[in-house]
Amino acid sequence: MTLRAEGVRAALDGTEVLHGVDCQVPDGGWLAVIGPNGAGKSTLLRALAGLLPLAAGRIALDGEDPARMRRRERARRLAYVPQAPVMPAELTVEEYVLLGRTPYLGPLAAPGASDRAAAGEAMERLRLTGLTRRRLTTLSGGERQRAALARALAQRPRLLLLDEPTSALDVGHQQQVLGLVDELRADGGPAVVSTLHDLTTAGQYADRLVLMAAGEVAAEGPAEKVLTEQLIHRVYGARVEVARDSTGRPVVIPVRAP
Ligand SMILES: Nc1ncnc2c1ncn2[C@@H]1O[C@H](COP(=O)(O)OP(=O)(O)OP(=O)(O)O)[C@@H](O)[C@H]1O
Repeated sequence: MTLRAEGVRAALDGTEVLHGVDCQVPDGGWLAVIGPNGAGKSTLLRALAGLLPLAAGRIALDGEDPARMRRRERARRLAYVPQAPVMPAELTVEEYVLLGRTPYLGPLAAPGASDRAAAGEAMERLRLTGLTRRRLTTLSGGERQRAALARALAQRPRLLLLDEPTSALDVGHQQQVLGLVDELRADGGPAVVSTLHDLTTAGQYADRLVLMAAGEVAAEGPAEKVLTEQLIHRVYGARVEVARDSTGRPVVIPVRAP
């Protein structure tokens, strides 16, 4: 699966928010969308998911515009996990994760053995097996976030669009979830586009970064090129030092003004 967006312009309630954004993700790639609050990251993700009409430009998923796909067809190709997914309160974790199989079910058909297996595998990968019968309302924020991701994985998409997938997770679960996503995509699983606020994390998991500012792309490329003190200062107005971890990847350290 390859994703290509060119010259994407989009408005929300009449206000243009994306002013001509280009980005692409090759088969098996991971693109992290970073940028300050309000830069347009979530809006770009929704556009890539085919959920937002474009004022100009084009988005192609293996050559096809996701906005023109039938819902069911789109849900077989891509899974989109918004920052705050709507979760029907009365459902158990297992019932909710099984909803990820809906695009594969015939009309009125109940999930079959292969659907249960896909949902079971996704719950296992996200370490939710002890929670399968719990109602969604009883979950902690982080457990809910993992349930949303499990539902997306049960969909077996070719493209995974994740809006701040680890915002509610502690550092251990962050590494576990991002490591899992990375394993899946390296293993012939979905290509990934994720927004991430944590710049170090973005650079450690994604192979390319797109830095957005005020609805435009301010920089694009591998972490070493995008995560520089000058760029981060210019775009975020933040003082940072960029160090290297033992593998040579950039580590962004916010520093207090003297
Ligand atoms: N309905 C709307 N009408 C006009 N402007 C909107 C509307 N919804 C959002 N916006 C604006 O669009 C811009 C982009 O919002 P978006 O949610 O894509 O930003 P973001 O980069 O994901 O931000 P954050 O990091 O805070 O989540 C923001 O300035 C926001 O205020």
